[in-house]
Formats: sequence, structure tokens, C-alpha cells
Amino acid sequence: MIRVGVLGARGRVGVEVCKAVHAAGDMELVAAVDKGDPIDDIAKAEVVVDFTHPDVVMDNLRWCVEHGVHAVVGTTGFDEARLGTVRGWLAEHPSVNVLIAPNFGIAAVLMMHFAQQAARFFDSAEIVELHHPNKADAPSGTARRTAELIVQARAEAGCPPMPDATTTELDGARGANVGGVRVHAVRLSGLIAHQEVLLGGGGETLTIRHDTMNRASFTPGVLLGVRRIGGLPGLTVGLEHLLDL
Ligand SMILES: NC(=O)C1=CN([C@@H]2O[C@H](COP(=O)(O)OP(=O)(O)OC[C@H]3O[C@@H](n4cnc5c(N)ncnc54)[C@H](OP(=O)(O)O)[C@@H]3O)[C@@H](O)[C@H]2O)C=CC1
Ligand SMILES: O=C(O)C1=N[C@H](C(=O)O)C[C@H](O)C1
Repeated sequence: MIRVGVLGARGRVGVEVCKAVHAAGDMELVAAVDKGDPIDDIAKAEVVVDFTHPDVVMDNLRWCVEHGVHAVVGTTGFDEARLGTVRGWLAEHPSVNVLIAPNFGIAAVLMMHFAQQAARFFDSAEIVELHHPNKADAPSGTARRTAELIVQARAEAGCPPMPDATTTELDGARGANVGGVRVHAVRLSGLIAHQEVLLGGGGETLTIRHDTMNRASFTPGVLLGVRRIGGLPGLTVGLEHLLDL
């Protein structure tokens, strides 16, 4: 049995993760901790799952690393600087492993993978992410990661900059600029989490769309991470490394 602790246990995703861990035959939920609860119970866990908030996740992660607990992290807000900090902590605690994934949905990981594969064949690529209005961060972690993968694929293929003649615009009209890829964020009541990657050139376009229909959809990926984290030394970024893509 893998002893699992959940941080953010009363949150939208945390509730689903607790249910999934409870239902898994090879796991035991030893701590379910949310804001204001004592964190001490988490030390009983071999693996902690974190779905909290970008403002608190670094403190949580440091606590896990210092207490020798592996971490599977869904919380967003990780840039290169934060990832570097985590790598530094892990260098001092080499027995601890961390998996950080901007999206644990298998279909979402495939959407990112397909976008990365397609990017070099088109003149232009833009991302529209659409989420529920209670989301703390914009653009989404998934959209940022997708943009980074597109940028990397285009750079490796020697693609030129994307065409864009805009010289006059209202602030924000062209979205956020992630390494040259424009990312547009919609916050709309009724939505959960959705993304379109728009690719265009040569008289045709390709749209790759992913829709999250419920938050239980994240849990198979989270449980996969919990089962595999003990054998993934150091820091792993992205669930794709656990799938045979
Ligand atoms: N990687 C992935 O697949 C996915 C990632 N996410 C990301 O996960 C994060 C959480 O999303 P979501 O569940 O919708 O958010 P919620 O706000 O519903 O849940 C977060 C929970 O964490 C609690 N919390 C805040 N601070 C702490 C703390 N220090 N210790 C323990 N618990 C704390 C919050 O309490 P309170 O409300 O009182 O502040 C809340 O109950 C976001 O960053 C989101 O983008 C979401 C979906 C999928
Ligand atoms: O906050 C959310 O809801 C989600 N957050 C993650 C992100 O920022 O990419 C994953 C998914 O989009 C849902």
C-alpha cells in the first residue's frame, strides 16, 4: 500500500483526488489537509499530492522535500525560476522525487503532444484557453506549457517568426506573448477547463481542441504519478514522461 497525503483536500480537484486514492486498492489516504489544518499528518505519507494555489505551493513543496516525502504536484504557477529552485532543494535531498504536471488529463497531454508535433508545419500558431471564472492564474499552466512546446518545436525546425502586422492595439488584444506564441485566456461561468490550439498556413488551418468535462478526469493521471514517483529520480516536469508517447 502506498501511503498518500493530499494538500488542498477540500478544493475542487483535491476532493476528487481523495476519492480516487480512497478507491484505489493499492493506496491508503493517510492525510487530507486543507488551508488552516495542521500539516503534521502529511509526514505520515510516502507521497503527497498538491492541488492548492500558486501562492502556497512552493512552501508546501519545500516542506515535503525537507521531510523526505515524494510530491506529485498539479498546482500551477511554475516558471523556470521556480523549477530551478525545486531542483536546488532536490540536489540537497537526493532521496526525494517530485513530479510537476500542468495537466494530469491524458487527453490534455495528448493535445499538447499533437500541438508540439504539428507546430513546425504551419506559419502561425495561437492558443485560446477557456476556464471557469474561479481560476486564480492566467494564462493556464497548460496553455503556457503548450506554448513553450510549440516554441521549442519551431526553434528546432528553424521556423521563422510568425507573421503579424499589428502595429496598433488595445492593451491585451493580442493576448499574452509566450516566446512569440500568443495565448488568449477566457474566463466564463459554466466552463471547467478547455483549450484550442490554432495552427494556420498555406491556405488551411488545423484546430486541436481539448475539453475537460469533469474534474475526476484528472485522477487517473494523478494516481499514475503516485504509483510511479518513487522510481523517477529528481524533478520530472509533465505527465508525458510517464506515458509511452
Ligand atoms: N495539473 C492539473 O491537472 C490541474 C491543475 N489544477 C490546478 O490546481 C490548483 C487548484 O485548483 P482547484 O482545485 O480548482 O482550486 P481550489 O481553490 O478549488 O482548491 C484549492 C484548495 O487548496 C486550499 N489551500 C490553500 N492554501 C492551502 C495550503 N497552504 N495548504 C493546504 N490547502 C490549501 C484552498 O483553500 P481556500 O479555498 O480556503 O483557499 C482550497 O480548498 C490550481 O493551481 C489549478 O490551476 C487544476 C486542475 C487540474
Ligand atoms: O485551474 C484549473 O481549473 C485548471 N488548471 C490547470 C491549468 O492551469 O492548466 C489544468 C486545467 O486547465 C484546469
